[in-house]
Amino acid sequence: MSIQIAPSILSADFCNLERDLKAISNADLVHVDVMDHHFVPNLTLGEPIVKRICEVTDLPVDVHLMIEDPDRWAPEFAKCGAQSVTFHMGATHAPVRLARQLREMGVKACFAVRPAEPVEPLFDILEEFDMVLIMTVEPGFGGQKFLDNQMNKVRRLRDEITRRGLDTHIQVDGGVSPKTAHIVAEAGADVLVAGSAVYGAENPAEAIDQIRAQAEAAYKA
Ligand SMILES: O=C(CO)[C@H](O)[C@H](O)COP(=O)(O)O
Ligand SMILES: [Fe+2]
Repeated sequence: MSIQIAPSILSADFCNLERDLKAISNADLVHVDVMDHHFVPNLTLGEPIVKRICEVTDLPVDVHLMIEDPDRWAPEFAKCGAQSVTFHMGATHAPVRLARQLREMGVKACFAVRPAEPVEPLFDILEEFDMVLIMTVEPGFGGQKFLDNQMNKVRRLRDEITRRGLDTHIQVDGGVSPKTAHIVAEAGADVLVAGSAVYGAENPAEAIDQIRAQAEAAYKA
């Protein structure tokens, strides 16, 4: 598996989204954070904007749902043209049914766990998912400090994936930058989300290259 960099447009300029999507053309994915003022104390965007992002960008779109009732809403985001849809395990009622529904729609199914949520209870349903997102901040806002105490969780998940010969991706999200990229990659994460480190940089494309270089040097494929 190779490293993938997914800039989060949470830190982009929402009045200049098309320009800011072009600025990250050397990335692998566009990460779109959907927040609903209920699951997290922030509100971002919904289906009409996700649909336009999918139409405008050449990159695959990775939707991160931080919303209540993903069982009801995740398929609507899949219809927008996303490549992958991630929902929070703590918000869903029937994760296996939802994952199967997303895959039947041709979309990669992914689940996320918050920093205080364990991943081990979910090992039995790993095959149902294409990617697991280990949050490295409490979800809700960009620009928070990276939680390195999540790295043992990433390591245990990587060991389990390797032991069973699965090809599940491990994504990390929150506080990822050129300074922390080697830490997450060394632990076994292969999809790195970065918002403020990319869009807060003078040159977003250079920041992506730096994060990628640091991660690739540390990742044991
Ligand atoms: O899901 C998120 C927050 O809940 C964002 O994707 C994440 O915070 C990215 O921002 P940054 O890289 O600035 O931490
Ligand atoms: Fe996110």
